[in-house]
Amino acid sequence: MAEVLTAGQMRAIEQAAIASGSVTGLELMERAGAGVVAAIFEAWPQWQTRGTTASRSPENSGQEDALKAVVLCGPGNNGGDGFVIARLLTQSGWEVTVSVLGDPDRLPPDARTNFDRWVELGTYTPLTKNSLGTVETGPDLVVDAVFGTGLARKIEGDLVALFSHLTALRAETGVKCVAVDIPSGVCSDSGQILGIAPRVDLTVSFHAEKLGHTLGQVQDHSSRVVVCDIGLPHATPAEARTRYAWKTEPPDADSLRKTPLAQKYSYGHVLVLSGGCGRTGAARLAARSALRVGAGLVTLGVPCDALTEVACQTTAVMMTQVSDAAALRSVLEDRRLNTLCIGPGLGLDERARSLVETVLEHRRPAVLDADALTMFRDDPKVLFARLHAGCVITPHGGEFARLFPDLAERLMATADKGPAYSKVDATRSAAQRAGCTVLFKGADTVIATPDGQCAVHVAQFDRSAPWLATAGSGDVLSGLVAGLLARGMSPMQAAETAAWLHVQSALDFGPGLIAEDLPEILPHTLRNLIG
Ligand SMILES: NC(=O)C1=CN([C@@H]2O[C@H](COP(=O)(O)OP(=O)(O)OC[C@H]3O[C@@H](n4cnc5c(N)ncnc54)[C@H](OP(=O)(O)O)[C@@H]3O)[C@@H](O)[C@H]2O)[C@@H](O)CC1
Ligand SMILES: [K+]
Repeated sequence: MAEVLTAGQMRAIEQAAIASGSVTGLELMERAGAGVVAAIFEAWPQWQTRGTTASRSPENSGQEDALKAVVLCGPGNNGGDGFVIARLLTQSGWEVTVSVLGDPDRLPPDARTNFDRWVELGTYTPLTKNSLGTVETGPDLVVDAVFGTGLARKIEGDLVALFSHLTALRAETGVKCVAVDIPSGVCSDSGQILGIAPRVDLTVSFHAEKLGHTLGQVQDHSSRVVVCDIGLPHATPAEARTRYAWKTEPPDADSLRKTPLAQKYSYGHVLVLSGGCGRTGAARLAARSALRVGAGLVTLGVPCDALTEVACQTTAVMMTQVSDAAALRSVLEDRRLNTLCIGPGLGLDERARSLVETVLEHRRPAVLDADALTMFRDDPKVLFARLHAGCVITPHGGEFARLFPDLAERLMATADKGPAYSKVDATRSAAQRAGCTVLFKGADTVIATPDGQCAVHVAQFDRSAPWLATAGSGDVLSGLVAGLLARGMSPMQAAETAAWLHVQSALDFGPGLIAEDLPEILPHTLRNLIG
């Protein structure tokens, strides 16, 4: 399980290791700088051979120009990493130019030590908006070591021009840009851009990803993020679960397998409540997805006027008439209906409201989405009072804002101070308030439980699934969560597994995806996972 940290958590881990005497800050900085250089050579292996001292030996002199790097160093320890990188690149035969922001006499001790080591090897200039423009011939590499986890406020002044220049230079000349820890200007706790951040090819972070690498539009600022080990102890899975947020990983295949001797009731029975005539598609999508992900049985609860419409379009999914709350109570006398799914295409009328209230009265595992959330926009507290620990709510941004307007407002506000309020903060607060698991959808889906557990599912970089932004895709996700709850997963496990399968199915299908394709490609996705 890979923990994802805030700046404060990272600092605490470093401090604890230093306090234990197992490592010094200077050693950590050396490992960090060496890790960045190793990652650079791994990303661009052609530089490893060209950059060696051997290639600059007299026999080879004149054959190749030296590789050129510009290292932009900030006033803190991120800058300290930059001095290490400058030294190591120079020792590998690179021609390195260093620019320093602020007065070197005010650098923190470890950064100052590495500054002193650098000035034994090379020169430096004060960092200004022209720090890239003064480079006589174009560099091969620019290292952004201006700010890391200590970014405290908005980027202003000369740095705005410098970072714009860096992004433009990269686009124009193809110069490679590498960010140390995080592109300067990206808040490591929230992924928010405090003013401006340069666009880089590679980000090399240390020990573990920070939340800022997983939240927001991180791929707009960095083409790749790698994490380099600097010898700090990792959390056990139990510690990661209770102390930190973690990154959703592929589900355990065993959790999705079926056993040979089981029968259909071993895998639960989902009831999906549908809206009226002409609006049954969303519930049908959810129902089919619940069945595909392995619920033993799935029944659609349909009002009288929509019975024919649904009957014409379902086969394995069953159907029963649920015109009102009384009918629902009677259907729920069957205790084998162990999971309920309500909201997709449900409508906002009185029937819909009374069905949601009846679902929550019965306190069975339940997924609430779409209209089942929107109908409480004027009185979310009424919903929160009825939700229970067996529920999962799956809002998108708009639905989240209807239920939690104050949290959404904080989240949407333009941040000018770090660490900024994050989607993890908002989802954790929402889960506490709602008293149930909240799956807050997006390219960065955040899932939190009322007791503070929190997972981030990142659909960016190689898991970027833009075709998933299509009508009905959310209904499929609700059905997946419901099917997995019916199979006996906890709300958190069901939500995480569903989020992963949802994106993986979209990736397996590829371009042209529409929501109906998701349950149909799911067997392929499951086969790849289960074998
Ligand atoms: N600790 C360790 O052992 C290890 C740490 N490591 C490395 O250290 C990094 C964290 O170092 P850090 O805590 O010194 O913070 P960092 O990001 O350098 O910035 C702080 C400085 O920036 C300034 N400043 C902030 N925002 C600003 C703005 N908008 N505009 C202008 N100035 C601004 C701020 O000023 P202040 O707020 O104090 O006035 C302060 O001077 C981490 O990302 C990793 O790379 C690795 O070596 C592994 C071992
Ligand atoms: K940086």
